Amino acid sequence: MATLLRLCRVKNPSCAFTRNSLFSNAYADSLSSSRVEFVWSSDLWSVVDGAGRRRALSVRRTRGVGVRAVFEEKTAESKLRSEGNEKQFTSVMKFGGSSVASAERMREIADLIRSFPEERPVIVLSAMGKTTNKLLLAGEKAVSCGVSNTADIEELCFIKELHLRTVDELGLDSSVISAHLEQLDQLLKGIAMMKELTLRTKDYLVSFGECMSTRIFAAYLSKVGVKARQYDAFDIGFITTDDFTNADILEATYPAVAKRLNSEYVNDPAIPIVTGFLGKGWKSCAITTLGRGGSDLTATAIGKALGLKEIQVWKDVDGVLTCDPTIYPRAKPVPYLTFDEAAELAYCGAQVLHPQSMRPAREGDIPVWVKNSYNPKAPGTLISRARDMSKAVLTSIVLKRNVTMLDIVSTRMLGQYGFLAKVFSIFEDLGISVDVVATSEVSISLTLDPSKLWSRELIQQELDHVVEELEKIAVVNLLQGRSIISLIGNVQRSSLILEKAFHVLRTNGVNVQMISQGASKVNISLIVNDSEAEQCIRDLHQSFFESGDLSELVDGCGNGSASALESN
Ligand SMILES: Nc1ncnc2c1ncn2[C@@H]1O[C@H](COP(=O)(O)OP(=O)(O)O)[C@@H](O)[C@H]1O
Ligand SMILES: N[C@@H](CC(=O)OP(=O)(O)O)C(=O)O
Repeated sequence: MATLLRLCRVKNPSCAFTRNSLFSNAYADSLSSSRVEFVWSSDLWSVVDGAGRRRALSVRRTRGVGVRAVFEEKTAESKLRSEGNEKQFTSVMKFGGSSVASAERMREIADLIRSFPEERPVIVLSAMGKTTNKLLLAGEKAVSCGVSNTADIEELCFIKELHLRTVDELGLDSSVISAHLEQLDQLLKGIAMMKELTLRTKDYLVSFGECMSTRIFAAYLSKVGVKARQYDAFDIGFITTDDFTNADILEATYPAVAKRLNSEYVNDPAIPIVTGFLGKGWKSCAITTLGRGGSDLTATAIGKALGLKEIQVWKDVDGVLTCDPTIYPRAKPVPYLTFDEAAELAYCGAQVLHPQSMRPAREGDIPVWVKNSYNPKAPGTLISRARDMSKAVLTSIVLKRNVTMLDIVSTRMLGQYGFLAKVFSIFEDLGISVDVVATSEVSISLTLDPSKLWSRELIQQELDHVVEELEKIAVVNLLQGRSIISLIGNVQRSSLILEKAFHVLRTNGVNVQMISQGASKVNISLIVNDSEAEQCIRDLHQSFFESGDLSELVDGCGNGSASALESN
């Protein structure tokens, strides 16, 4: 039996809360779980049980979402469920767009899943190939093409043809996706009629990609004798903030998802095929997305929700590599990473993992394997809490292009306190995220992420406004067209890394314009001109991972994988 809990105002406990239906569901689903987070936008709230005892471990105000209450509630039911879970799912396997890009790829993925008969996985899929990009382009074209012309939008025709051909080649009935294709037609007409594409509509629009890929794949698995059940993440408890195109998963998601997947499996065992990337806004109840590449986060969230022993993300590369292979094809797989290193790598711009995806894995202490669906025999990368760092120097080099840099020099005299606080409060007020920072007593250099974690372009008008505000207290120099080169590794050896890096850069006549070593102890960032950055990456890679002087190649797990090591 679940314990009944109530969220109420601290100063007026008799005032029970009222919520919209989504919150109500989240609450109801959370009642018997072991860890629950409530979010409510009002003054001060508490979680109390029937006798009026306070049950929250912490209740605190959070920016943007109001009040957040976290508490532990161990009931017989939740214990039972987690015990039962061990017999249900063993792992989560996420396949990205490149892994499900065609009928042939879907067949191979089905074979791959069947090659692990001892596994009882939950499958997470992204949209087929480049479907998400094409849907966004179709939406943009619909804004200006006129209602009668939407059917001719090239990207829409491509998406329809791809999905119908895939269904046909897999021997399925087109009815598995026909309703979605019709709705997509209608939606594009609606966009054309309104002549606008809001962030909320964008999320609804791109959701068609994952909704269709999962339906096709679930139907195919069932056809080849593997019982599968399709789920839309927004219908099974993926509850998010209402930040369309870049939503955050809320804690209530975990118990809700676990309850839904477990209970249906117990009653009728079938492999769950879940849409990646999608959620449901807790206030709007509308479909949200978790930011580009968000299916990785869906997978790790399911891993945490179900307390699985392993999370697998299947890509088109042999794991996390020493640098982006599109910049330098001689990049090598990194055999081991910590959650911190992987998160830093993703934050710094490595496309291979979603920036938030390590959080649930770290919280649940669940190892994450990054594997290649085109080359399943390759060992891949194992990401876990800790690894042997005794010899590691550099792990990976990451590039983030098209960054804006600001040099801000105080107009006041030395020793003036509050300068940093004023500068950062301006960014906070304008809602702009700052990336890399270096300071002296009277000056600050910082970079602004152009995509603000992929959600919104930082447009010129906004930049002008930032500069205008900062110029009230400082002399400001705005420098565009810069790149951040992040050296991810063992910052305990920063002198060694810097000595080698600066040797390479000096030899190439590159002037580093700013340098920052984060508190995370896994990252050193260097700012250079965009035009020089790619060559720098190639030269740094050669020096750290391919030359025989200071570094040596090691075989971390008997596979020729790379890690730059300090020579003895
Ligand atoms: N350090 C890196 N290691 C591996 N891949 C990287 C790295 N940096 C960038 N990439 C790019 O990330 C791609 C894989 O990520 P992604 O496209 O999100 O895969 P999927 O869509 O299959 O999930 C690779 O094809 C590669 O081009
Ligand atoms: N389809 C979404 C979500 C995703 O995670 O895709 P992929 O796994 O292919 O990066 C996107 O393109 O952003």
